[in-house]
Amino acid sequence: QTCPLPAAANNHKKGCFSRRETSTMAQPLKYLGQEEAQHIDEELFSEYGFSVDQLMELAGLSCATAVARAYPISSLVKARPSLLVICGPGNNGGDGLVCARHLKLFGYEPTILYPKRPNKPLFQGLTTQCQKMEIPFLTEMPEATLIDEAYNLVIDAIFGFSFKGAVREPFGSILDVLKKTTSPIASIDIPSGWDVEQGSADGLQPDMLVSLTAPKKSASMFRGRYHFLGGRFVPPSIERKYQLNLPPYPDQDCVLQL
Ligand SMILES: NC(=O)C1=CN([C@@H]2O[C@H](COP(=O)(O)OP(=O)(O)OC[C@H]3O[C@@H](n4cnc5c(N)ncnc54)[C@H](O)[C@@H]3O)[C@@H](O)[C@H]2O)[C@@H](O)CC1
Ligand SMILES: [K+]
Repeated sequence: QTCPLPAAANNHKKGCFSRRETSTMAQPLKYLGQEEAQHIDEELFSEYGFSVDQLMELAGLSCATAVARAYPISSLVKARPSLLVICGPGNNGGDGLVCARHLKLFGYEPTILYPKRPNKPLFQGLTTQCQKMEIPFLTEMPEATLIDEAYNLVIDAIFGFSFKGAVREPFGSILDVLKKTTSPIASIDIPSGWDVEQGSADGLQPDMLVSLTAPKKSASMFRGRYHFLGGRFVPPSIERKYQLNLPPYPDQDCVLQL
């Protein structure tokens, strides 16, 4: 019997394997360094013609989808499906705003804390969209005990792959509070405050991580229950160039549990 797969996929001596099986066996999923993640990002915009808001929408939608998979409304312990979404000053914060909007559409009740808002139309638009979706914005970070009482989950969209150095205020205090909370934390792309490559032994310990495009090196230190891959927008030539070895997403899904 001849193998129906192309020659490149039919290279295992024991027989005929699908692309999925060969790539899983031969080449593990790549964990990106900080510079590599930034190069891919720049290339997607400069050479591939994507716009930031386009990829941010897909990234935020995948985060909301992953949250809904891991924490379905029926599984939440509090009477209301309340979530706290904390957004930082860069594109990771933008992903958080998009994620909050989709979670509201999915039936959750997100509340947003967005203490440092960039003066750019993209972020102003995302903020307006959330306000028009009747998502409340907090003016200050609540105490840890209040967060534990009020919210089923905290979504950490503070810093992504451009984070560097010692944490500056107000985010240092916000992260200190988050370290004291017992509500589970879902981090977008990187657990905030972690070194993108080295992680952080005494940092946040999120219950969930949604790695966008490909996991970053620090994701190998993630010890929570749910690790998802999201951001299903990578063109094949980028995947080949950076040898990402992404596992195939199931069907039409925008997320994949790793
Ligand atoms: N190519 C991709 O994979 C995509 C990435 N996206 C998101 O974009 C993120 C990267 O966004 P950015 O490059 O804007 O960067 P970040 O959102 O990681 O953070 C940059 C911001 O944080 C501040 N900052 C950095 N270090 C700090 C410190 N020590 N203390 C206080 N503030 C600090 C910077 O001044 C800047 O305002 C990714 O992690 C991902 O979430 C998505 O939006 C779209 C697609
Ligand atoms: K984050």
